[in-house]
Amino acid sequence: MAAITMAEMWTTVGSTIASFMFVWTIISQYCPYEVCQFLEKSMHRLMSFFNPYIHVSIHEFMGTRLNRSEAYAAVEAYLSTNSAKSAKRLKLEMEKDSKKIVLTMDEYEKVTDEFQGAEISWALCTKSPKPMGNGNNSQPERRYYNLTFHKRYREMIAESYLEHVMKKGKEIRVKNRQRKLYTNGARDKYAYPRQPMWSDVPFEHPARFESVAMEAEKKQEIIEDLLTFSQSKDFYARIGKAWKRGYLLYGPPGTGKSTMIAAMANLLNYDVYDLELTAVKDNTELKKLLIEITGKSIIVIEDIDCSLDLTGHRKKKTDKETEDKNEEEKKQTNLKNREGKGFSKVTLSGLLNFIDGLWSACGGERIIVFTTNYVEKLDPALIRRGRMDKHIELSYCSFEGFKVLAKNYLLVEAHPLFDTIGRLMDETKITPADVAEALMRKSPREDVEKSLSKLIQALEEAKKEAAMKKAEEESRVKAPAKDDSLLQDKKETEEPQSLDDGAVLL
Ligand SMILES: Nc1ncnc2c1ncn2[C@@H]1O[C@H](COP(=O)(O)OP(=O)(O)OP(=O)(O)O)[C@@H](O)[C@H]1O
Ligand SMILES: [Mg+2]
Repeated sequence: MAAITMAEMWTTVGSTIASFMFVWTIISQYCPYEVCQFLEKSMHRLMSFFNPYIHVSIHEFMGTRLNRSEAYAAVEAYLSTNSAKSAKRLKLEMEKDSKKIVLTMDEYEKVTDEFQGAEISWALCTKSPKPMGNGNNSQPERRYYNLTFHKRYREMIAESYLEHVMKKGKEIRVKNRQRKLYTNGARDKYAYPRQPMWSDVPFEHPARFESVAMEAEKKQEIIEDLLTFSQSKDFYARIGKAWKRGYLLYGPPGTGKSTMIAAMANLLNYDVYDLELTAVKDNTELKKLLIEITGKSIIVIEDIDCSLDLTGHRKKKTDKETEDKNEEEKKQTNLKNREGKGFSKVTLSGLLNFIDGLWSACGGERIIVFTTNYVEKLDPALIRRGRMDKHIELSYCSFEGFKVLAKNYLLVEAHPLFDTIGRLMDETKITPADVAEALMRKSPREDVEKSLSKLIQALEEAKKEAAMKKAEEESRVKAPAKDDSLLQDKKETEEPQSLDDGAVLL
């Protein structure tokens, strides 16, 4: 009896809904758009009077269809993890600039979320656009997320849940995005329509800190410094400092400066802006470039010592020789600039402003990296703490560094030849680039022993070369000394003569 009653009840409910839908379809087909809207709104008002649930909608586009709402994108990313688990109809999407495919819930699907004991439900809805005057309705439907929760959670949702969704969603988006390597050197300034200040390619450098050859302690210190910086938004705001940090990487060629920049970008998930200073016309253009740099980025100026003549005006001219040398260097730099992308008028003060002037605070979360082979050539103002906060020296390969490379290249952590290599490394200098080259397999048949022997050979050659250089240097130093002693002998033989002369005179 009860079962029949239930069946009857469901039939009644079903037929009521069906007739309501039928009436609504008739109304929406024959009534003018404005009347439908009015009826819909009135129905909403009536229902919300009895309904204890609150609805929040987040639209995909606000106003124009040009800019997708950041909030909508964040919700979409946030829900992608949830929807993949619980929604039954999913959509596979690959956003522009995203390196991953994302599964999001399809239209009219619902997923639930839980936060601080509250049950929250999300649905993806669509809305037909207002028809055009001529009855033509070519505009696509507008999508929006509908968030529903009980009114007793109103405060908690407004104060913490929405912030949590935005934060997590943005984090997922940052993680999924295709990072970019930007350059200002490839722009055709005379092209029409005007090209953007920066051109980009996907950033796909595979360098990681684990594969950088350097002392473990030093490496750990750099990693911690970078991670602390990236998590210190509130700290920088509290101390009233722009959220940026400067790193100066210096050392001989082939010691891993560029590799480290790539490892930094991969660790922090940042974009890289490779700034070619010689291609920047003047300080104004430098400022324009700065404005277009987004947050979460590393701005790199490689070989800063030979980018521009940034030191010339400040150096004291001590003697004729240094003056001539400076002049020669200046000429070389100017020549390079002209040969390159035009004669740059960027000045030292322009660059200092770029690093920490008022404009440098736009965007936030930026790291500026300078690299150089000759740190002593740089103007002290350019690299003082506060501008270049951390100075990192990348030097010749240590035995510890070699072990990192051996583990990477040959997958070995110990070998009888390691002792010989360690001894030779104490006796001579070799760059990590040279070690890496020696350890590189030249054929699939090459085994560990052969690669290590190649390295021993390279080390012995480097040792021999260093000894020859030293001997040459010593003979050069000795030669003038020998000349001096000859002069001295001559003087000594001449002096008694003058004395004699004097004696004669007296
Ligand atoms: N510390 C290192 N750890 C791991 N690999 C390294 C290291 N240094 C150099 N290498 C290897 O040597 C190659 C050249 O290194 P990199 O370009 O980073 O040197 P650099 O210091 O930037 O040189 P330059 O001053 O000439 O620009 C890299 O591709 C990498 O394979
Ligand atoms: Mg380099």
